[in-house]
Amino acid sequence: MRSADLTNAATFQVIPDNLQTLFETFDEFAQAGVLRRLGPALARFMASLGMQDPAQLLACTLLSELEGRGHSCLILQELADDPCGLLGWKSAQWQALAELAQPLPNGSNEWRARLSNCPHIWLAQTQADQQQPLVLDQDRLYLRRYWTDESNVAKAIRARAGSQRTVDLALAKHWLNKLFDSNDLSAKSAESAESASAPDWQKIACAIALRSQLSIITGGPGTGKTYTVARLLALLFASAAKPENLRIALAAPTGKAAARLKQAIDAALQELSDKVGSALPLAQLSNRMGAARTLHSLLGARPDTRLFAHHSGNQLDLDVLIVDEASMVHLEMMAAILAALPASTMLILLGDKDQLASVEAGAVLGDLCRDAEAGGYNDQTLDYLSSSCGVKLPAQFRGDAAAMGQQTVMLRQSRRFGGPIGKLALAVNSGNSAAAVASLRAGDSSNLHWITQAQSKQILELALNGRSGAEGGYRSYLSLLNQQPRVYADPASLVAEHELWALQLLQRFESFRILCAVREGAWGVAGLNTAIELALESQKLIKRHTEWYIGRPVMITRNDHGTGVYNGDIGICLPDPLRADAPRVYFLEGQTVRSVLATRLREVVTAYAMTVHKSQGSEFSHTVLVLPEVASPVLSRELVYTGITRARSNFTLVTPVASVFEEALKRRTLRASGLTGLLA
Ligand SMILES: Nc1ncnc2c1ncn2[C@@H]1O[C@H](COP(=O)(O)OP(=O)(O)OP(=O)(O)O)[C@@H](O)[C@H]1O
Repeated sequence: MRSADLTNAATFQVIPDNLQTLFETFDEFAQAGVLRRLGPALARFMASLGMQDPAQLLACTLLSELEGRGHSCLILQELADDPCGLLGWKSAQWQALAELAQPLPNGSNEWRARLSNCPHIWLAQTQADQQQPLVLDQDRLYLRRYWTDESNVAKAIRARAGSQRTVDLALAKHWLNKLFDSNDLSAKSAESAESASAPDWQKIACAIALRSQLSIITGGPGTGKTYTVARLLALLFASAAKPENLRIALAAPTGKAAARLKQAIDAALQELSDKVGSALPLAQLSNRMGAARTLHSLLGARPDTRLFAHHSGNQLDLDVLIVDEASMVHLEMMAAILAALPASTMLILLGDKDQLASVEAGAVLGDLCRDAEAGGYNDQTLDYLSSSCGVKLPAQFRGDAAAMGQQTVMLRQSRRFGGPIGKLALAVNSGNSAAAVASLRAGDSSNLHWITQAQSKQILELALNGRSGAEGGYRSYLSLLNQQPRVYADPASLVAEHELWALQLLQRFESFRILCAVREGAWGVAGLNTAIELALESQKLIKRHTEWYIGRPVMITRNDHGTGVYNGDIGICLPDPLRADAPRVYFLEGQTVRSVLATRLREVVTAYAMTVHKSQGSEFSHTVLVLPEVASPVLSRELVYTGITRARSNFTLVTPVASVFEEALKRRTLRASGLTGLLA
């Protein structure tokens, strides 16, 4: 059901008198921003179908609210036990609605019984399905669309994870030993004795991936997910009957992540090619893969519809699909990918399970990786690992994880992310706020810095000049902006020189970024972008005579297939070298640029500062994370972890009130879903 359907339906209903006050209060909550508007609209739609029980209508409104916050469903036990905790509301707010919906069910069984009474809610598995708009599955209430997606994802995952590919064990062992040469490994990374004796999870991940049509390689930043998957591709290439026919696609949720994946895989294959020499023609493999694509483009997104060109009736023609940054793949997209893949296609998901999930409903990677940390490998997996790559796993990783757990491998050693930033990320990820605070306060580290009682002028100084010991700020970008490229009489040379300048500008801009936890307020994206623009203007670093001023960095906020720009793409507004009055926005495309007429871009925002959510899939040399003055439900451990792990060399934390950092670490972003239960 779409929001437009709901709004239209809402126009025609007649609300009975006894429910008027309840609906007025819903509307007041929506006006105050406590509820999103779609919640009351869904309740009105259900009332128009004949739902009259205030408790049922309240559940509908809350379901819509929670789905807007990324949950796939409303868990009745949570609603019954702690409605304020579930919604992040004050007790008075809950009481105001609860009183109008009296008598409220007492406990989750009563809630279930009350909802079961409604003919517009389908009791999954126990009744004939009449395509009702809502579904009650055990103690989870869903909008039909999410229930369908979740059930389909669970079914497809179970089938794929349980599938068996024939593996030539001797061949696999030969190549795995060649590709993961242990001498080479210890030479390259200055490992401690402990990590040198740890299982080679990268080798294990390749072996595991080889035996089924689905596998997950998860790990924090720099743990070698791309390094591993490049070796897996080499292994598949080496073991294919006709390697020249292998159809491989690389994809990621955003254009930037896709470009990074392709670059990293090409670099890893190149390095590997030097190592294995003529035994494997890896350059051929690299050429065959083509460019990495966004998932939207791979599936054939079409304007003005959620439907894709590729689906269960018109599947993709692929042998292997690698999806990077899988933590950003939401439930609906995962369902679409799985539907569009033939059963014979091997799907490999790469991502960091601890990162923020996408804004949309579902935290699929997190759900699928439930057993990743513990391992939980059963005897069959242990035997397989021993015969395919000679690895004997320590007892602590043995167990009886479900089929998906047997196909999931967590990489545990970061290769480029040690040092103070790595330690901080580890402490934050484990919720150890004392260790996190200690590493932030550790002193004059140039890698890490914390401005505890920040004032707005400090953030403007960072935005302009970075800080001592940590390059950054936009000054170097702006100084290159003010050095116009050389002018040529010949148009081709003029354009080439201009594009080179645009490329260098984009690369400089990408080396520094201010990330915010929230959108609104002085410490949110909107407030900071305005303040930074004013500061740059007052220093005469930019001239803002129009919306499309030269040097304006923008982020696309909605996919637009017409212009080929996608949500999250970052571009810079520059003059057209051939028509000074028609500014264009330039976007990075691998090692080149492409541009779109600025006036054709409808959904954009200025991007000196951006949300942590939108920064996923990107890394910056120097990352500044700005937390707001007061803690809110969006401020969580996962958000802080995601922000920190965007930093390659330098990280600066900015908090107007220091305690907000520790409060954020106490809060987890847990998303309600039935997926883990369905996969158990
Ligand atoms: N076993 C290894 N031996 C030597 N170097 C390695 C090994 N594994 C990874 N590396 C190196 O560590 C760096 C990080 O690896 P890689 O980019 O594959 O990590 P990642 O997990 O994909 O990172 P990201 O966080 O960007 O997704 C690369 O330079 C890679 O070549």
